[in-house]
Amino acid sequence: MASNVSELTTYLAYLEGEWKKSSSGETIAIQSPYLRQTIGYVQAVTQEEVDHAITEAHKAQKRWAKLSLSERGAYLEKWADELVAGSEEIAKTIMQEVGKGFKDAQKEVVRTADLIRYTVQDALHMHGESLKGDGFPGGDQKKIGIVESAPLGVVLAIAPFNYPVNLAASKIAPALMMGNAVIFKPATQGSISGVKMIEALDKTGLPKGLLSLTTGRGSVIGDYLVEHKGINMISFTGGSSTGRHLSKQTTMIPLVLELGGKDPAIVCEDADLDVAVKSIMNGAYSYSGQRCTAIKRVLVNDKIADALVSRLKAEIEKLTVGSPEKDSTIVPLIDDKSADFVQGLIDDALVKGATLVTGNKRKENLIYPTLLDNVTEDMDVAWIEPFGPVLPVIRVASDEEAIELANKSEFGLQASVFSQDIDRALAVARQVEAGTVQINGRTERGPDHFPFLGVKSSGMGVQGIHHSLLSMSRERVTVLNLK
Ligand SMILES: NC(=O)c1ccc[n+]([C@@H]2O[C@H](COP(=O)([O-])OP(=O)(O)OC[C@H]3O[C@@H](n4cnc5c(N)ncnc54)[C@H](O)[C@@H]3O)[C@@H](O)[C@H]2O)c1
Repeated sequence: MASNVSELTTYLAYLEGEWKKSSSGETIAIQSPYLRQTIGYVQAVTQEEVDHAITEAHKAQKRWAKLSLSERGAYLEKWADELVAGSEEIAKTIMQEVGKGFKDAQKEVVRTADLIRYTVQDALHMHGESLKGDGFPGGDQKKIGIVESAPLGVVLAIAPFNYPVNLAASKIAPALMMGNAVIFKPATQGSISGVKMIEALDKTGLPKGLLSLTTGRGSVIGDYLVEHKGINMISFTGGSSTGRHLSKQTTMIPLVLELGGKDPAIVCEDADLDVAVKSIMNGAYSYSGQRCTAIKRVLVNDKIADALVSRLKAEIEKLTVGSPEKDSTIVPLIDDKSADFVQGLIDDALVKGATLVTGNKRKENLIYPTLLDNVTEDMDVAWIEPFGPVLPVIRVASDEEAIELANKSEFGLQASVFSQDIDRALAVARQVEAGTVQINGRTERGPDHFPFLGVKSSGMGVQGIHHSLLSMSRERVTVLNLK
């Protein structure tokens, strides 16, 4: 999958169902992390264009909500088909724009089509309920409550760079299915992928105005969108500091936040090391660790720590390092700033006495896979999310110490527990403060119909197909008072 970026395209914004140049006359250059050059330009949308898009979205939403679930679902099914048909081109864009291996990028597109189809089916099978008035002391049989779901209005979907298609569609599809309109704000690096996925949606003949794609400078439209009175719900995935900022900017609207993590792998002394090593390797290093649910620290029992570390070292040294075009596991990080940040965490740990097992090599924004042993609590890498291929190993004396360290983190997205004693694993899992704990497996978001949530600084609210549908709708209660 070789790249040819000799012809640079200026992509248009999708505003009120039309592909348009922004009146700002400005564009934003999109840099490829591994080609280290501009691969295209996107529109810098203005605040006035945001206002107009939101006004039109409200009008379109009222008409859209009147369509039947099956009618709405038909558009989304067609979107899934278009994504699969265009998967090669979209995957190539993801690869170039965010530096993800081509095969993984293509998997992301196909997984997204599956997610959209499942979203349609789940919504079709959601039922309301009726309540009997006499179910409460003194209640009247003639009172019957009908509980249905109703849309919220205009949903603002904000996606991060690392899964630019999947984490956008996992907001857009449930929002549309429940009868909402959508304003979609992609990450800057991720905007061209966003354009491509919305081109696929546009091909379905989606009613004009129902969805607008607002690419632009965070400083000009970020807060403006978030604080806009016309936005009725925000679904955000991104970093914890951005998420915290958003939660301060908004008032009285539902907010779902999926944020950063510092997922621990707790390796008990009776763990099956084959399983633990395989899971930690996949969990920590795929896409250079640029995954919210990457394993970001290992808490291993002293008794097996030497064995685990030497096996991890052997596996790390087999990892492919280089270009996403060659499907390397380790690829250049999203930008130089991110690589500097990861390097800073490695340097801090080494100065404070961590043992370098392997790695700590760098070429521009390509950081080689790094394993640090004997990491202690005074080191930043013990607590901070690197979003890069560096894994700290912290040795512990007991399960209790592992649980204490796991819970000392400000984050609580996922965790893994490795033990061959299921009672022990379950006992540990139930004490870890995280949205999801994986027993004898790697931390990961999928399958997409499982609830997905972070606690503490890792998020607010729940995603996963069914829960996303619920979060993008509200109850509408109608009470029949019979004669
Ligand atoms: N929990 C999850 O589901 C999940 C999934 C993927 C990524 N993440 C997290 O995302 C982070 C990496 O992604 P990123 O670097 O794109 O995150 P980021 O927080 O920098 O950006 C996320 C999105 O927010 C937008 N944004 C930034 N400032 C804004 C503002 N003031 N108003 C409105 N929008 C604004 C960005 O343009 C982007 O679209 C990591 O911390 C990772 O753990 C979490």
